[in-house]
Amino acid sequence: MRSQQAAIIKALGVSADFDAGTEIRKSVDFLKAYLTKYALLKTLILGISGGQDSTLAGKLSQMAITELRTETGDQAYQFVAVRLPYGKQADESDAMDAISFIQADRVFRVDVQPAVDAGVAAVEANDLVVSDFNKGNIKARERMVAQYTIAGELHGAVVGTDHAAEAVTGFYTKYGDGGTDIDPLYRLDKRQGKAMLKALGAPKHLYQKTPTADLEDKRPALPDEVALGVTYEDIDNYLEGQTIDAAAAEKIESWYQRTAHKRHMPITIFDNFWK
Ligand SMILES: NC(=O)c1ccc[n+]([C@@H]2O[C@H](COP(=O)([O-])OP(=O)(O)OC[C@H]3O[C@@H](n4cnc5c(N)ncnc54)[C@H](O)[C@@H]3O)[C@@H](O)[C@H]2O)c1
Ligand SMILES: Nc1ncnc2c1ncn2[C@@H]1O[C@H](COP(=O)(O)O)[C@@H](O)[C@H]1O
Ligand SMILES: O=P(O)(O)OP(=O)(O)O
Ligand SMILES: [Mg+2]
Repeated sequence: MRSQQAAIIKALGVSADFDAGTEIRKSVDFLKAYLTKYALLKTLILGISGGQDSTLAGKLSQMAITELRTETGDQAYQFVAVRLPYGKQADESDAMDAISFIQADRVFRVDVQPAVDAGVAAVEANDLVVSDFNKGNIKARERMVAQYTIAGELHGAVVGTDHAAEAVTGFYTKYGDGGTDIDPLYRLDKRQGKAMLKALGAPKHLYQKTPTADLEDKRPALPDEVALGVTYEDIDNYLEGQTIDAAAAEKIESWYQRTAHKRHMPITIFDNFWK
């Protein structure tokens, strides 16, 4: 194994020894234990995009909430699925299929386009052009704002979909989709998440779908693998301790180093990780 590989695997908590049923139970029990400990938290809030990760995190969240409701008799426990399109979303039907599969207690819809466009226009009034890429990150941050607004009203915690295959490359927007309260998929790679969805009986088209952040206007549905320059197959093999092509391994390690700041709270004088 490469020298950095073992350290990265350890830091992200990945295990190649995987059983879908065991991991489903582990995530559900983790969510339940947290909500039980913080009794004022009654709801879980999550944006459902129509992609693999939010379908899985949404299903696990709904399972946790349903079990808590049954076990405690407290009807305040609710899962809230949030649709957060930027205007009209091309794969809207996938998002609705995901919500049907999850059987979400409540469904909210917030169009982030007016807020994103107003934010861009307000900054551009200062004679600064906001790139399409940067505007993509604003979409992710407006989604975060909407979810925290809902959580603030419903005694909720915002669920995140970050997992090891995303965390290793820092492939999320800082304080956007990276800004969450509780991440039940953390430790899993992409194929492990797929196996869990399969075990849960999810519609095939949702876990076989090409992963995309779908943030840019000019490159809609850009596959993550194109944006990253490395495949999830390579990332998963790397995280499971296998030997992969050296160029792909170097790319993964380069992403990991460049995005170290995203895997920490704001840097203070006491932090040493960057030195
Ligand atoms: N495929 C798409 O449609 C699409 C579009 C936009 C973004 N993305 C993805 O979303 C992710 C977010 O992009 P990003 O990483 O450019 O934006 P980001 O906002 O998540 O992170 C960049 C910001 O982090 C801070 N930062 C950068 N280096 C730092 C350092 N060394 N120490 C402390 N703070 C630092 C700065 O504030 C910078 O603006 C990327 O993985 C990107 O590829 C995808
Ligand atoms: N269009 C969307 N609607 C609701 N929630 C969304 C949408 N796009 C993204 N999200 C949320 O953000 C995370 C991260 O998405 P990536 O595809 O990994 O960039 C996703 O799991 C949703 O919770
Ligand atoms: O986060 P999601 O649900 O959009 O999944 P993917 O990353 O596969 O697009
Ligand atoms: Mg996506």
